[in-house]
Amino acid sequence: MSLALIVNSGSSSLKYQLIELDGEETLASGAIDRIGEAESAVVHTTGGEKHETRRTIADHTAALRVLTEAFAEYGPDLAFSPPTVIGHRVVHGGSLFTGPTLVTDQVIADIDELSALAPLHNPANLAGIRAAAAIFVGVPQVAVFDTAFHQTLPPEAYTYAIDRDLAAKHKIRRYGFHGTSHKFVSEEAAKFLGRPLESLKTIVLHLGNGASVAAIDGGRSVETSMGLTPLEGLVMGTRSGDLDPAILFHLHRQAGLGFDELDSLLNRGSGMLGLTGNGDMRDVQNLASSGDSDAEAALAVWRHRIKHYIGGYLAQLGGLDVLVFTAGVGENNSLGRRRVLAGLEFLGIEVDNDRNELPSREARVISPEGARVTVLVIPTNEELEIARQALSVVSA
Ligand SMILES: Nc1ncnc2c1ncn2[C@@H]1O[C@H](COP(=O)(O)OP(=O)(O)O)[C@@H](O)[C@H]1O
Ligand SMILES: CC(=O)OP(=O)(O)O
Ligand SMILES: [Mg+2]
Repeated sequence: MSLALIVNSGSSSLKYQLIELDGEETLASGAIDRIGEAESAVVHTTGGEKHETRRTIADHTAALRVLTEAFAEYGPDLAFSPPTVIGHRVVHGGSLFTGPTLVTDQVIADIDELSALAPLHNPANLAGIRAAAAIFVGVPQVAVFDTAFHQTLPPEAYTYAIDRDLAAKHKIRRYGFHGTSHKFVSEEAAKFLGRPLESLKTIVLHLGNGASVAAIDGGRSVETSMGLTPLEGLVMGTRSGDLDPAILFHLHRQAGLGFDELDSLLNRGSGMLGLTGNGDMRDVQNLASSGDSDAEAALAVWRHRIKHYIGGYLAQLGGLDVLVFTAGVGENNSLGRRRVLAGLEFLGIEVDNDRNELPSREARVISPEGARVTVLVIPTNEELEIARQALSVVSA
């Protein structure tokens, strides 16, 4: 039996799955939130049972230890059947990493160097890798990069119009993120429809806490909304997405904000949180439904930005076969889906209200029969995609 332990370290959380690779069956999954705060919830699910505990977890090294304790206590017993491979989500791989990579000391050093481009994410990913190496001695570890799938972007899509020598020196270009999800979901869409991936023009809307859009032509990413860092593009939970860069100069000069404050403002204090005081889409949606006009106005900004990208990517792709909603908001917020696509009927993009409202965790079509563009909801599974890619490295 081949087992993959998948570790997805976020800036303040750690999600994991133990996957049996032959049947692609999840044997256990878990999540540890609020790392570094006073109290974390540790949820470990196995055999249909959910075990929840609360404790203080200082950092990702401690979180990895808690993960092994959860397996020891609730199973499956990793001491008895250790993982064959450990797969890690790594957010920023720069231009260095175009595919899944066996972790070596050099790879660790390279990920470390890329931390400057993803300060919220890469240090957490590295802490997970180091802690796993110390606990699971001798088990091969594979890094799977969010940026890798977008390395196919053409130069006109990844180039920022700034001084080219300065850009080259500091590696400034669009990298794009959530690539593991965009790849998984676009491939699932083709499988679900029984059509060859090579023939499809697809737009994927990954709408989670972080959110991004990708235009995928025949299975290759050709454009995406996140840039040098995961800050650009859509309005997110706490991130602003696109803005005029001159806003930064203005706030620096007029409001006296320093660069660290501006960084924190745009990454942690903007988006839905900045607009409504609440960064969680469920809360914003509930506020809007109860008549809160700020929440309703913020949702209008959120939808407006998504529409802007759908239109742009339709033009870049020169047509569209499939549009997919995925991730926490995309999979669960039926009202948001309907309102994002309202008014796009003239492009052949339509939503069938009954199909859209059907509560389901499965991949499904939400456009009406015979619509020119097939609109889908497909649950993402970054962990399964990481497991597949990790296996491809160790069995090569
Ligand atoms: N039923 C729902 N309606 C609206 N938003 C939802 C629903 N369920 C989850 N979400 C939202 O999904 C977001 C989290 O998405 P997720 O993909 O898990 O994010 P991440 O992986 O970036 O942490 C949160 O904003 C949460 O409120
Ligand atoms: C890259 C990124 O934004 O990731 P997340 O959505 O997990 O924050
Ligand atoms: Mg996510």
